[in-house]
Amino acid sequence: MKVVTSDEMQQLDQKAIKLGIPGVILMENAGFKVVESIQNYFGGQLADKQVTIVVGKGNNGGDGLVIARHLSNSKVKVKIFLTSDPTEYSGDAATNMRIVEQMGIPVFRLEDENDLTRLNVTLLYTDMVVDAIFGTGFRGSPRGLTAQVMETVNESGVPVLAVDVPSGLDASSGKIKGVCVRADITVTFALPKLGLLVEPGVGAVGKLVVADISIPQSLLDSTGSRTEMVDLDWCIQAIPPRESTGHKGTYGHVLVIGGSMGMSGAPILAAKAALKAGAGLVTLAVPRSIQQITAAQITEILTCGVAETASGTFAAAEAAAQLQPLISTATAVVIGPGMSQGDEVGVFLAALLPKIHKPLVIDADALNIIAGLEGMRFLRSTVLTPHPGEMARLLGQSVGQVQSSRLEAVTEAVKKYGTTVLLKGARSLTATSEQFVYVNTTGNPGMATGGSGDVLAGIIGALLAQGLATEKAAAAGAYLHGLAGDEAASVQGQMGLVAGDLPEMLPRVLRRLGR
Ligand SMILES: NC(=O)C1=CN([C@@H]2O[C@H](COP(=O)(O)OP(=O)(O)OC[C@H]3O[C@@H](n4cnc5c(N)ncnc54)[C@H](O)[C@@H]3O)[C@@H](O)[C@H]2O)[C@@H](O)CC1
Ligand SMILES: [K+]
Repeated sequence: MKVVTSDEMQQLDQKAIKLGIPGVILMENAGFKVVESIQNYFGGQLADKQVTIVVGKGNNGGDGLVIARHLSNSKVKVKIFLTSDPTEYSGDAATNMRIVEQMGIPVFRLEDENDLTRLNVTLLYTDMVVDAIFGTGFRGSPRGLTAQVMETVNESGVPVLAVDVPSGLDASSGKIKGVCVRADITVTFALPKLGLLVEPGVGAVGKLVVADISIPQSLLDSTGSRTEMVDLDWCIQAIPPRESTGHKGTYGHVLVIGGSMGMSGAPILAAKAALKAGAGLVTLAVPRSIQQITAAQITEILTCGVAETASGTFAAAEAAAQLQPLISTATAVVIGPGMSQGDEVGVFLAALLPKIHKPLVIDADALNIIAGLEGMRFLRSTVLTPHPGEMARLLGQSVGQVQSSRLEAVTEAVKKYGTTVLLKGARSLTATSEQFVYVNTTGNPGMATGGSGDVLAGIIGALLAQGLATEKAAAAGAYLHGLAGDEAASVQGQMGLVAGDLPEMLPRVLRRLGR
């Protein structure tokens, strides 16, 4: 599903209106879809619920007024609080204001601080607040009484449903300047807005529902947006079904290069994940002294012990030379998990990387090493998979800087390294040198556990080995990885989730895709 900015969405609204769908119908559909979500929230029982709707003067407020009408028809006790004078309403919002007034739904104008008391008292008896103050037309920061109204809503503890966008959030960038409504549910219209998916905005959204308001699909497809929200359908398109005549050679050979004394688990997790994500063959190359342990862990993989240093890490030139034949028979390579970062590992990596001309995933310690090397550029068939800490080292920034501007960080890394980069974390972002961005929506906090990233690297390696282009392998890999985590969490909860659970869940997840 495409992801749009406020301007792109407003253009789509205008195109739909030009096509002959009146704005007031789009508004009606929008309001109706929100009412559906409210009904679901209350388990189908709307009668006698108390809903407070806070309404701004734009079309987002107009949606709020439509919601008020339909809820009132369903015997909900509705109260409307306006942040602007009724005379300021225009167009479709004004039309709905007249209807609401004629229907006799209580409307209260918030004019000064004393009126906040009235809102506060109402909220004591409210089952849900509907936030219809600002939508995609919002710019800058909320001020004065409106900002206070938003704070009052946040402090009330009442569940909040945001109409289209939580008010105060810049729907294009996800930036929050000042106060922002904290929603439990956001029902956004037609297409997801970028600001709802990236930090810090994503934290204010709650559960995201994307509602069809009857803008024709052909129009939605015509948007020039290069940002995509990865969902199940997208993955089904990206990952081809297995051919009836396929054999293990058809699905590629993944070579995982990693591990060091005391860190044999990471490459094992990557190798297991590669197998479970459908690679035909997996070979694991590790420093010699941990070969035995790794071989004992998975029966289906080939292992290779490589020259090592006294401390059990890859031994510079000798190890790089030994790996050459394995690289030439591999279809895709994953390098980094558990490799550690000594000086000699750095020399090893610097010698090896320029010789890998296969689709490649660079992860974990390998990323920390390349962060210290000057002028590194990679082939387009390479995927870098940093977590925020690794990204901070790659860009010479703090983790805080990366996390506050994740989109900017991932696109900067693409420019710096010339290839596809996947920034991990809640809502992983994959960016490409063609300026496409893929936003992931699967996964849960239970996956913040050691080894989780190694599993992701293995999955991406397997998808590359099966012939997916880097951006599809990275974005679909992040989706499958998150879905495996969601599956694991639904079985056993989030707290006890460990990385080893994730590869085990992959076959079920792939089955959901019909694979
Ligand atoms: N035809 C359409 O365009 C449709 C629009 N829809 C709704 O309309 C919304 C967009 O409507 P609008 O473009 O009217 O914009 P909004 O309703 O988001 O609000 C814009 C209003 O707030 C004011 N404003 C902006 N930033 C402000 C700030 N920092 N402080 C104080 N006031 C500020 C603007 O001057 C304007 O009056 C969407 O989010 C969606 O909810 C839906 O009804 C579907 C159809
Ligand atoms: K809103």
